[in-house]
Amino acid sequence: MKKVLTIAGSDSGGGAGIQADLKTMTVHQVYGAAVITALTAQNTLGVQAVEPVSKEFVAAQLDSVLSDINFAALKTGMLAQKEIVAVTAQKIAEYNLKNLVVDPVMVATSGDLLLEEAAVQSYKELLFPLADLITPNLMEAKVLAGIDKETQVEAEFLAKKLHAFGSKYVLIKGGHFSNPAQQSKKAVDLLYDGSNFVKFKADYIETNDTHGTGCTLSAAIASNLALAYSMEKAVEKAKVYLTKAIAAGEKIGKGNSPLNHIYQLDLKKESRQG
Ligand SMILES: Nc1ncnc2c1ncn2[C@@H]1O[C@H](COP(=O)(O)OP(=O)(O)O)[C@@H](O)[C@H]1O
Ligand SMILES: Cc1ncc(COP(=O)(O)O)c(N)n1
Repeated sequence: MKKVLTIAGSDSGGGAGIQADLKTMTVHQVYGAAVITALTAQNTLGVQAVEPVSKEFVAAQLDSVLSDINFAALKTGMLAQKEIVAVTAQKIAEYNLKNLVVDPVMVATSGDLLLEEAAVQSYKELLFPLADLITPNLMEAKVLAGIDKETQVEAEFLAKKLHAFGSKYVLIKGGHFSNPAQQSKKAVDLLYDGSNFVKFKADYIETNDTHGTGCTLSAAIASNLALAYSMEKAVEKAKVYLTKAIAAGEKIGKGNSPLNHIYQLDLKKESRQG
């Protein structure tokens, strides 16, 4: 079995962070391990508190798993602080890890801040040069490119700017656009490898129940890379997985419900009820 590592924060509500990553990996039939960078007291309504893990303890977890298990791919999610970004980059380089997907998590869907501002520079200098893929959403891409959040810019422009920080690929997520001819909205992600652009389009689902979409997408891409798919195929398959998991969502909690990973499993209906 292929092994995949997530280095990310814990979402006590189970919808995002390492919980979403491990569910996604399991459904992809890869073995998931998790190094926790921060605890969040979180539910579907928002993030009530954050407790970052010390950089020494993040390093200890990384040494434990990396000295023992051979990972075919890995992803980073919420890294919370610049010291955690730095130690993560240091260990990834030290152990010469391949197939790295960096999801530069800054803000939760609920609007709560998950990364200190001082860490943005560390991402660009230390982690992006090691990454096969970085997966910012539009807002994160603007922050990383040093562009005001209110400024309208093309995803292509952002992709080029971010590619200069040294990752092999950049995926700008979540440009939503309407196609007047078809009266349908599409959720579009743009992949750039330094010379070519590829667009991944899926139906935009009218819902606020999208807690964990970014985590799920990057975990699915890392799983697909571990399974030896090309980057393009890994993103394409991950997008299909994600869209189905949003569409199959059930109401969980009082706020923005998480995605449904279980529907993908071929289980008897009885075992899913209740
Ligand atoms: N309502 C939706 N319907 C379909 N796809 C969506 C929807 N919302 C987000 N996505 C997709 O989920 C992924 C994560 O995008 P986004 O929500 O922008 O990132 P993040 O979770 O990091 O903020 C992208 O592939 C995006 O196109
Ligand atoms: C621990 C943790 N990590 C990441 C996210 C972002 O999740 P989303 O995909 O909803 O933006 C989150 N809410 N909590």
